[in-house]
Amino acid sequence: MTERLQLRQARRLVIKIGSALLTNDGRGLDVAALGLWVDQIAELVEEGVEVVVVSSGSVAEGMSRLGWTVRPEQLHQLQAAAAVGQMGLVQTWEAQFKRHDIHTAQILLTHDDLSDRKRYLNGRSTLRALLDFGVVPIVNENDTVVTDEIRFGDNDTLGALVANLIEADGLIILTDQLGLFDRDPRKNADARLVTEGKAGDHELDAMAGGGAGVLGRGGMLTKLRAARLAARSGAFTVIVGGRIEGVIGRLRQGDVIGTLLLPEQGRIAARKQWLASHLQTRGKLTLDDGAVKVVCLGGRSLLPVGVKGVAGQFRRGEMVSCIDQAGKEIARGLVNYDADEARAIAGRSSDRIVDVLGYISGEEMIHRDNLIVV
Ligand SMILES: Nc1ncnc2c1ncn2[C@@H]1O[C@H](COP(=O)(O)OP(=O)(O)O)[C@@H](O)[C@H]1O
Ligand SMILES: N[C@@H](CCC(=O)OP(=O)(O)O)C(=O)O
Repeated sequence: MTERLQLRQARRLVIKIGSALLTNDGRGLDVAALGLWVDQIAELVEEGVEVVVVSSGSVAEGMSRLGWTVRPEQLHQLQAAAAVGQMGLVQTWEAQFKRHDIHTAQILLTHDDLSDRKRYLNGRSTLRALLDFGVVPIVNENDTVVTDEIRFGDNDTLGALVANLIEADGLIILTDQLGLFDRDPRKNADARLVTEGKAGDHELDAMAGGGAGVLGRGGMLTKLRAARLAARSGAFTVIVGGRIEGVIGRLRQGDVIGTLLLPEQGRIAARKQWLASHLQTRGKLTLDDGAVKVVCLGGRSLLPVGVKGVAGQFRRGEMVSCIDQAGKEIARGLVNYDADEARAIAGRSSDRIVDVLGYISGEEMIHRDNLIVV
């Protein structure tokens, strides 16, 4: 199936691992299983793939540490358990990744953080910097200050928002079922696996059927919603059984396991729409007439040689506005270089970038996939 090639080509992935999978019967962490996923993620990292892990399990680990056998109903008790358990969760991830000499980082986020532009950009810069350093960020919801996730057991949404945040190629949701079935497989022995679908197809919702598990978990519905959110920035989603042996490696090889949910629009079109609606600009590049023409009419990348002026302070990966010499905005895009670097290479041919900066992070000032003509 050619669509599965996307998994082989992905350079940046979010891997979300749910409570149902991470915990031994809903109590404590399944350290052995976690170690096996780490081995597979380490292989990806060694291949140069950037990976962010969204890990649930803090409540279950906290309950185990506090010696609680019954999940409390009081939200503040769940929050307390999450705070205790988060320590164990990150310790376990860290210890497992250490076997591969890979550093991890703890990131606690809320949905509000991701809808506030300033926090969104701060979160994005931090995650990008961590990925640049080869670190694997371990994300969970900040359960001390919000209760959405522990109430609904839904870190799927957080996984999708992180995929949007870092513009991941894909979101892999590891869960306790082999994927999305046409009916809840816990209740229907003859339920059949859906191998592929469109993220925006609402008919799939009927299959997921509300499906919260006994622990009041999000079930498949939140995973479908997450796929829809991830598709906004052009990311595909795979819902797949985390206990399948070598699951991540097999997905990477293009094996048809789990449920692949594809964005409706092509990745680049979706990404451009997402970029257009969600980011504020941090600086301005003034283009010469030739660059204005190729960017506007030719749909080409913006090369440093066509940039006459650089204004503002921005970091690599941030949104800048492209203006013509009369000051009219003609395009916006995610710039490949920090402002000072952009100033140093503006007006120069791309084969001089290494001489000037000592390194190169792209021949383009803005790659055409990251450029929207306004
Ligand atoms: N159509 C379906 N296909 C697969 N699983 C389903 C379906 N409908 C409901 N479910 C339920 O969703 C559960 C997985 O969701 P959840 O318990 O929230 O897992 P996680 O903790 O991994 O997010 C499954 O165990 C299953 O009972
Ligand atoms: N943040 C909490 C709850 C998140 C949660 O359970 O989500 P999910 O993995 O979708 O079942 C935790 O880590 O336990």
